[in-house]
Amino acid sequence: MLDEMSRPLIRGRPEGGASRRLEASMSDPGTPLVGILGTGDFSRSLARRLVASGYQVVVGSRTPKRSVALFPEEAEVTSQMEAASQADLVFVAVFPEHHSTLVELKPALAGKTLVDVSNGLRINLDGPSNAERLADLFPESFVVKGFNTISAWSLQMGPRDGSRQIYLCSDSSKAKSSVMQLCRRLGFIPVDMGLLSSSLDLENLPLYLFPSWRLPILCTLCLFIFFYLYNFLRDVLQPFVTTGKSAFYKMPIETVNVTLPSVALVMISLVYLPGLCAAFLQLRWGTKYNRFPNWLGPVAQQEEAVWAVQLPVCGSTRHLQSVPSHEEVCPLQTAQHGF
Ligand SMILES: NC(=O)C1=CN([C@@H]2O[C@H](COP(=O)(O)OP(=O)(O)OC[C@H]3O[C@@H](n4cnc5c(N)ncnc54)[C@H](OP(=O)(O)O)[C@@H]3O)[C@@H](O)[C@H]2O)C=CC1
Ligand SMILES: [Cu+2]
Repeated sequence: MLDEMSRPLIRGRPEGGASRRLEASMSDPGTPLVGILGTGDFSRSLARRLVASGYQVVVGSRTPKRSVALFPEEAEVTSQMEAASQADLVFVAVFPEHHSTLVELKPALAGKTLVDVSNGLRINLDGPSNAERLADLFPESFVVKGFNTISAWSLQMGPRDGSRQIYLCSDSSKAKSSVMQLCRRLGFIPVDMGLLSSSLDLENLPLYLFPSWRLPILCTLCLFIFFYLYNFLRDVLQPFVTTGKSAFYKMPIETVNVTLPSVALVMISLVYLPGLCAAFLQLRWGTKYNRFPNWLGPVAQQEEAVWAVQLPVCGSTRHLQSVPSHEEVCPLQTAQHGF
């Protein structure tokens, strides 16, 4: 305690006038210093979030003098070398094309955790991933892939609804768990995706536009055609054939208008149907203690995602897949939940 009191509130500037550090006096002394290389959009948002969560932040820039104004007061903006040597956990918020310009930091980064947040510009199926290339560049550091599926915007605004999960992977479980802990402290839900070889998938993830939307779109299209034909036969063709009345003017607007709500209704009931089937199976077969059949697997996973949102306190995303009891999966004591 005395130690804490005797520490100066503002530490001296290391070199030049550009760097400033306001000792994060509110943060507990065990809080690690987090480094960020790069001063772009991602770096700025991350720095804000880290500072808001009580971390000490040191940012490494090629031009610290110019970048210092972009960061919150509490963050120190300094040279890349200085930042790399101070922090044990360093985010590489630099485009992958420029990773190689960081090699001179190799000795300073040895034995430390490097978080690669980069994304590719196009889908890369053959590898190696940016993270694997970074790991090759820095063989003595522990590379963790993650945060690439989170936009700078949602980092800055704080985790909300859909964008709470942060996918992470690494070959070092120690480095990975330290980044997971950081995620939790920032209010996100870390999702362990395994070894660094999964990084290719993680980097491709943001590049897929509406993944798994093909089937729903196809369903919608088929339903539209079906209902349109039905309405056409009923309201246009049938009156024409039986009474000779021409109602073809209805085709572009009226028939379409009658068709669309039918399609929407059927689509929304299709969305809920698998959940109902799952509930029925659960009642009938007691799937609380059995796995869902494979064809219902994706549904169970969707439900799982819903649960992760509903139970943000414990951060557990494994509530429904094999349906163990809450106590079995949850790392928290029941009293910590507040429900
Ligand atoms: N923006 C976003 O929403 C997201 C970004 N990402 C990833 O984060 C990384 C950074 O993105 P973002 O912050 O948007 O990019 P920016 O272009 O805004 O920033 C990149 C930063 O890299 C630094 N840098 C270091 N070396 C070089 C170099 N040789 N040439 C150019 N710049 C260099 C620069 O900082 P300085 O000049 O101070 O050295 C620059 O500010 C990327 O890999 C991106 O894929 C991931 C998820 C979301
Ligand atoms: Cu729980």
